[in-house]
Amino acid sequence: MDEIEWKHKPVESGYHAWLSYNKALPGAQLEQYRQWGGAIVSLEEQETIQAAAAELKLGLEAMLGHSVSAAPNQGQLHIALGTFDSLHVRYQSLFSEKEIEAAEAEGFVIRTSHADSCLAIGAASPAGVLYGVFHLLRLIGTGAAIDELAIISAPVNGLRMINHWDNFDGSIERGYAGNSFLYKNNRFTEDQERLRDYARMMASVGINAIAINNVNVHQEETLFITPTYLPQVAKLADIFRVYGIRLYLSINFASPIQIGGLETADPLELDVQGWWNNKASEIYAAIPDFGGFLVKADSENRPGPFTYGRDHAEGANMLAEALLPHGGIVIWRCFVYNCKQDWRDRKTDRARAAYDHFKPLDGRFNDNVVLQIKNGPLDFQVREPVSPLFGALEHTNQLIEFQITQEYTGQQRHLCYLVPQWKEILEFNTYAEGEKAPVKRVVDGSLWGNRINGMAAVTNVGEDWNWSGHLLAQANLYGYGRLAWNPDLTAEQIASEWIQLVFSLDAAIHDVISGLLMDSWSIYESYTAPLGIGWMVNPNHHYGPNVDGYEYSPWGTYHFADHKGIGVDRTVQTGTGYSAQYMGANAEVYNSLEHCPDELLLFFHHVPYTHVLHSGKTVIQHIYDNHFEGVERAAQLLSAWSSLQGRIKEELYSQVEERLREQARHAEEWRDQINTYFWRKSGIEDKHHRKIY
Ligand SMILES: CO[C@H]1[C@H](O)[C@@H](O)[C@H](O)O[C@@H]1C(=O)O
Repeated sequence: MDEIEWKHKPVESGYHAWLSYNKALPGAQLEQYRQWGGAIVSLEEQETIQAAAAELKLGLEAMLGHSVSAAPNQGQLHIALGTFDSLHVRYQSLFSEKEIEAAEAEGFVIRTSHADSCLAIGAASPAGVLYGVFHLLRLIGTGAAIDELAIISAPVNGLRMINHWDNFDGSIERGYAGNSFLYKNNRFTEDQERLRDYARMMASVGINAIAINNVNVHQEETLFITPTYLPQVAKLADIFRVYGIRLYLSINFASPIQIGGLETADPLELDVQGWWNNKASEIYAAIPDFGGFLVKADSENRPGPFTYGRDHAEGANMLAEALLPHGGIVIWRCFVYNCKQDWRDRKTDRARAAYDHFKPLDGRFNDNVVLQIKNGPLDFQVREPVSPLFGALEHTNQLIEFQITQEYTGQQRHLCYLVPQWKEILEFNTYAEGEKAPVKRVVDGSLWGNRINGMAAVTNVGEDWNWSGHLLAQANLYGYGRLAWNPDLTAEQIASEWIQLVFSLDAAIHDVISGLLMDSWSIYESYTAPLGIGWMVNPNHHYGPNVDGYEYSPWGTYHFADHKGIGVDRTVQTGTGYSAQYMGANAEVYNSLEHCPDELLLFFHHVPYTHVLHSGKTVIQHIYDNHFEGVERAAQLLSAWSSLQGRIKEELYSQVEERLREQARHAEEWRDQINTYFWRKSGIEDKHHRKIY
């Protein structure tokens, strides 16, 4: 079977996303919304506030089906929006000092004041006003009551960032929603409308930073920081700026050689430093609020400071100094490991690499450097432990990196709602400061008071009209933004919002879709690689089963299955010692065969197939059972979805049905390859005598 034969099919039925406003609101609420939403008062000229007012008008008119005026009649209920200072002139006692303080720099207050006949959205900054407007539109779109509102909301994370892995030729590394809408054939796309819609969508979930090019910076993209392309990058930044988003660029560490005519990129060379200083000035002349550089160095064959015998603090700090006078930052990725290892070498453990490289550098990075750490030690597998770097870097700014695009989780052909996974990671206790040090508090900077903090994620969007290829994968994009704003929202809440905004307020429809989303991660996990071992995918494109696909490869991704057992021994006593990178109880639990949680057993231990799990099953029987069940559950996703035929728009129905059908079929392929492989290796029969080939 050709694994990549199932080609991407663009959906061309018009945008369909949470700002499409194309569903009917129920009559009861509609009356209330129409009373408040007949007029908007917005008195500021500032472009973001103007955009916020335009957004409110657009949303209200679309959802309420009436026209909205800019000047309320005497005593008419209306919505007022603006910065606290400007609103204060007209409505003296609307917001208390306490509320204003709680909204912080980027947050907002929404309050209904019957005395003023006004529903007011106030904020300290224009971006805060915009976020407040989007919040009100979300309340209306999800059918909430609005006549007694008193909401204060401020983002928990400082940076709420999107990383594009888009290439200038229009392709997207690990993109599954068609080609890039940023570039085509080494040109910036001209579709301003789409770019603006994208910025609106991102702002509506609180995104405030976007890196526009792949971290693997190729020849042509290296020129983005030169006069050849800077004017066009600046145009994109102009669009983003209106929506409170700062633009970042991935840069090539070898730029001084490749485009600067120097013979070295050694960060300690004065010429190199001078080159970057000038470069930074040039960039800021074109883009005054440029965010900074995102850097993948010494990783998967990218250039970096190691070439010159320098470490990553020296590399990052050199760039940071160039950006400092302009207020820019360096986002330095920790995805650094040996991708040319020998599979015969049992000592080198890729999982150890990020910690081994970066832990010794804690405290050595400049104040405007932030490390970007993948959520796990390997690479966005459906299940892996949390990166032990979280909690280990007490004196360093850090961001967590998630992957919205489903490289290893079904590539948007399979459904996998990732918010539950991200939640689990964010809640994981690092034990860095005793019991109360979950990853989310490391990431939001509150544990150690980091100035730069937050989240980044590799996006899943492309030129598909539904943005994400699989329409239901859009929930991951929406969910990422919402979670970055407030990690305490539940996965269910986020799913509900998205479903209500995109599909319907009908409870029965909602429950079907919510059920699909909430079950999907566990279903995908059950028919793919078992018990935390990961990989078992086809090399390169990473789609579909291939148990030994990475077994003898230089990428350091092994399962070590033989006729007796499977798993990677990462214990301190007999293995690679990786378990000791964790703190407190985590180190003990993972190191212990007895206490290690089932779902990560094979990540930490090599065990016989007859090893009995906490669940009471042997490892081999668990593999068989889970794979048979996984296929049944994947088929149930399809049948549950089928119950919606005729109840939601046909074009939405059919695009999802097509993907769920592919998933159900492909889950069988996974089941059969995995089960057959382990049956042949172990010679142990399935207790229930089901068909194994
Ligand atoms: C951008 O390169 C990606 C690469 O495609 C992906 O397969 C790898 O796992 O991760 C890399 C990274 O995160 O840098």
